[in-house]
Amino acid sequence: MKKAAVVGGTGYAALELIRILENHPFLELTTVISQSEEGNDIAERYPHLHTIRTDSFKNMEAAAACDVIFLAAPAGVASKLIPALSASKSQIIDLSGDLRLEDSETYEKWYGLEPPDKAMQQQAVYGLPEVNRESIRGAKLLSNPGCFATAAILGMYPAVKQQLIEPGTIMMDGKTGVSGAGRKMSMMTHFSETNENIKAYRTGAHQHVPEIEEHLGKAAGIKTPVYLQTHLMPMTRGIMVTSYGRLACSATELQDAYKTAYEHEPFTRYRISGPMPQTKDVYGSSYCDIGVFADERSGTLMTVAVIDNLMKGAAGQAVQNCNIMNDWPEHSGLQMVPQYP
Ligand SMILES: NC(=O)C1=CN([C@@H]2O[C@H](COP(=O)(O)OP(=O)(O)OC[C@H]3O[C@@H](n4cnc5c(N)ncnc54)[C@H](OP(=O)(O)O)[C@@H]3O)[C@@H](O)[C@H]2O)C=CC1
Ligand SMILES: CC(=O)N[C@@H](CCC(=O)OP(=O)(O)O)C(=O)O
Repeated sequence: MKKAAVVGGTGYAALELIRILENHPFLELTTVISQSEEGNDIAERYPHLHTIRTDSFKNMEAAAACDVIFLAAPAGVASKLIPALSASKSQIIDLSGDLRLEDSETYEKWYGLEPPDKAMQQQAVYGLPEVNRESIRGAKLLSNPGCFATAAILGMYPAVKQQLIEPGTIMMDGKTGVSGAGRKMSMMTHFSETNENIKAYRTGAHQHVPEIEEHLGKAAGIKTPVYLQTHLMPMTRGIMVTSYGRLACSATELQDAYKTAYEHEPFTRYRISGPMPQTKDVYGSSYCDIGVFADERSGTLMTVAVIDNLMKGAAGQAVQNCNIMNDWPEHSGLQMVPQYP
């Protein structure tokens, strides 16, 4: 067994990591780190972990003794923790947006934060297995993708890679549950603001746009601008990204592209018939379900991609990446069936 630490222990992504790692065959979660709850009992703070965790929250120094460190801290905080850990032999998996983008200026513009050290940014391997599995193997510092970015990229990747849509015609409509905003209180997410309400937010300014453009652009081999509008939905978990583009092929060619890309993927499931995916199809699991529709009448490609933001969008994908980094079966610890209804 390798020893694992989770940093940002009181947050939602960390709690999801704890849930997964309790059943991981090759990783033992020895250390849960919290700056706000250091020394306090984990189960007292989170009674759903009663009898499951009998230890207390630790401080950052305890992380260095672990083989794998999952950073589930906010952007701007996570990358500042890495230099002190770099001397250890630990593998580091960062769930924040700090190391996802190749270019510092782009990070500064979209995240509104001071960019992390350039060398660190270049050392980090972006971890979206369906797109760059080979470069994840053996990575020491891994940057976990954004939740909207995961659904957005996976939904359009086969079509973009095979150049089956006209460049520059992609529009995306993203919807998320409130747990995407984390556990902290905010005016945006409190009950009476979200219940029985849908709101569009961060118009023209969502931080996942450059991440989506970077990876779809690499797949296409040309600059691939996208428009993404995100919406907050009155639900706890789940992301749906509906993407549209102008079709440049037949429906059959399109279906073949999705089959080629995903038929052997352990967590990405595609459909070319039947009902479009819904967020409940993946709730509590690490699947990404994608529905593909080619409307030859209007020349439109439409895909619907759904994930659980805390699983394939965060903790599940982080563990999938960790499994690849360590050459373990990719589904280790992640074989939960989606919870339905
Ligand atoms: N929620 C989601 O769906 C997704 C989240 N992510 C990313 O994962 C990371 C964790 O997200 P999530 O768990 O949702 O966020 P939360 O706000 O729920 O938790 C973040 C935790 O980070 C710790 N922390 C450390 N330093 C600070 C600081 N200076 N200010 C505030 N908190 C701090 C806190 O834990 P403590 O006090 O215990 O140390 C806090 O609980 C973020 O980078 C987020 O962007 C990525 C994809 C999806
Ligand atoms: C509802 C809500 O606010 N969701 C977040 C989800 C993004 C996320 O968690 O990813 P990062 O790691 O890039 O922050 C958002 O739209 O920014």
